[in-house]
Amino acid sequence: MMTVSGLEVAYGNVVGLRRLDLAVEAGQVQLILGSNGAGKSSALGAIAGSVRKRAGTVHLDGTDISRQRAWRVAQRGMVLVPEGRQIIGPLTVEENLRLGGYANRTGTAARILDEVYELFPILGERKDQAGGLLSGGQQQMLAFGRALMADPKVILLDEPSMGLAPVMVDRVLEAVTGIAARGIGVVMVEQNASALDIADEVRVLEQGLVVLEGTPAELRDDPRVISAFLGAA
Ligand SMILES: Nc1ncnc2c1ncn2[C@@H]1O[C@H](COP(=O)(O)OP(=O)(O)OP(=O)(O)O)[C@@H](O)[C@H]1O
Repeated sequence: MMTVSGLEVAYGNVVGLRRLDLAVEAGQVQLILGSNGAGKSSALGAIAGSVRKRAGTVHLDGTDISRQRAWRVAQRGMVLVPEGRQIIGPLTVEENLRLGGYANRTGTAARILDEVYELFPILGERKDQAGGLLSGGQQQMLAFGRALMADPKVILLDEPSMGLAPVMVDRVLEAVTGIAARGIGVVMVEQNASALDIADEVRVLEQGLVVLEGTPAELRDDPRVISAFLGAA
């Protein structure tokens, strides 16, 4: 459904990403694990059209969207949930959700709003409260809900577990599984190895380069993954 080939990002002389190849199908979770500065945000930004590509192409349902800007890419059905969630604090929960609906080109925003409240009941309970008053985990749900409002085919998630307590990380990962279960393709970048539990395929990124690739089961036992992400040698 969405394919990335030979994607590269550079900031002057600094290489952010080298030759990334990736494909995601409906209902799949593709995980990119990497530590700080590995190139995760560069990868997602370049896929979404908000970071300039030095090389490479991105196709969505067979259409080359490599040169389209982020807003247009969102309208075509690929939405980025940025690092740090980017909730508009003074706006209510529902207003934040409705902002996501501006990219909806399928006339489904009203129906999806109801579905988002079913998927994340806490958002319905707090729909008239300021988004900034939600906890970190709830704000992440709100960021997911806002992305869903566009009726996307693909969602790109930049470190959704960041800054959350372990119990909240589990809930956020469950929510990601729920998003994929709607038939949406998910590309998620993470530093948290718990994300292995819900992924279909994993790539490990180091200094902009994919150094390992496989299923979660294969990678969980790899010494390099264990030392870098599971905290033991
Ligand atoms: N705007 C920029 N200008 C210069 N260098 C940048 C810029 N953005 C990122 N970089 C560099 O590109 C490399 C990859 O950064 P990127 O933010 O993609 O990594 P990341 O894996 O998302 O890191 P983090 O987990 O800290 O967000 C790093 O070396 C970083 O310093």
